Amino acid sequence: MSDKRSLHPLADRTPWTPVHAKLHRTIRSRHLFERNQRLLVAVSGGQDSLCLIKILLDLQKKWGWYLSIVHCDHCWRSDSQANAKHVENLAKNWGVSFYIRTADEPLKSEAAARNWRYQVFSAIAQENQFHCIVTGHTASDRAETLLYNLIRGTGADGLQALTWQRLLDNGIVLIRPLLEITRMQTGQFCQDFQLPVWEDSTNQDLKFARNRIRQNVIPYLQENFNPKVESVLAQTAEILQAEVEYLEQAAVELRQEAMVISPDEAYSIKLNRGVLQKAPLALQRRVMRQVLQEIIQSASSFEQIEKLIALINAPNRSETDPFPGGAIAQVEGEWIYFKQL
Ligand SMILES: Nc1ncnc2c1ncn2[C@@H]1O[C@H](COP(=O)(O)OP(=O)(O)OP(=O)(O)O)[C@@H](O)[C@H]1O
Repeated sequence: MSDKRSLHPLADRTPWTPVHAKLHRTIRSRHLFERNQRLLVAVSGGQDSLCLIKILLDLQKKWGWYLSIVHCDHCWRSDSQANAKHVENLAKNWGVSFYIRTADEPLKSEAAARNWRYQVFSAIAQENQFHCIVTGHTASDRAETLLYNLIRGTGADGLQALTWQRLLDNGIVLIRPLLEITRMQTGQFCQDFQLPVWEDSTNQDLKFARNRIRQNVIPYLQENFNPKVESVLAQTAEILQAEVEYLEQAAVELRQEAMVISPDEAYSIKLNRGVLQKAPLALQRRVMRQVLQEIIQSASSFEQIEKLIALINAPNRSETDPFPGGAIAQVEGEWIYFKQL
């Protein structure tokens, strides 16, 4: 056990570690939770979510929270049932109510598993009046997501990588309180408190891109470039998050100024070129992306946005190729019209 711990009145006779202190500071300074809330904590059984639930349990009395645990059995590992039972036993020992859902059939991909998992969390939270769903994502997850998105090709929006809070469709908030704590710290914490971590064998499988980043890329960067690479990447994500929020809001305002919607006309959406010409390129691109998203109903590519940007200063009658779904954009004097072919 680390000698840094001491007793702290907040933790009600539980040893108080620097990780407790950091999380407690984060919760207060970022206003992540309020007193007396009902929190549904997603526990996989891995070191991050065990560290999370242990600290929340230690702080529970002081904050007056009602805590429950949810676990999803994706059925894609031979030990997934044993994993679920393990988490259930922990919940029982801690006297915490436990929700489990088992996939009807093994889910095909990581993405499918994640979608299903969030649907489950969301439905259970809604049915049982939880205010928030809490997950154990760490600074290390944030750094890996940022790197992964950077390599795949993404704008600043993809680099903000895992936000502290996300509002789900049904109005329930997803909260990630461990974003300033690294995996190394959660591992040490679990060792200190002898928390029985369930090792997920698929975490070692290098066929998953995320695992290659975690096992190969990050250690290489730590060794050859910066031992604190995880924390600095996580901080970059944090800075970008605020910048993206600011830019996106400015783009919404610019779009409102530039866009006219007239449902009765053949060209129902038009953008005023004069308004856009005065704006910086960063906002022009965001406006075009927002408009295109509405028109093609899916994420747009860099090339598609650049074609629209070119129209802001293009000669009269210039037009783009058709976008998916058949719409084109065409210049007519002061306006860019979006027209369905
Ligand atoms: N099977 C599970 N049951 C309950 N909670 C889970 C499960 N898997 C993951 N979680 C929750 O999600 C957090 C992140 O887990 P992990 O990093 O494995 O997921 P991810 O797929 O990379 O993240 P994301 O879900 O945001 O894409 C965990 O700390 C835990 O809170």
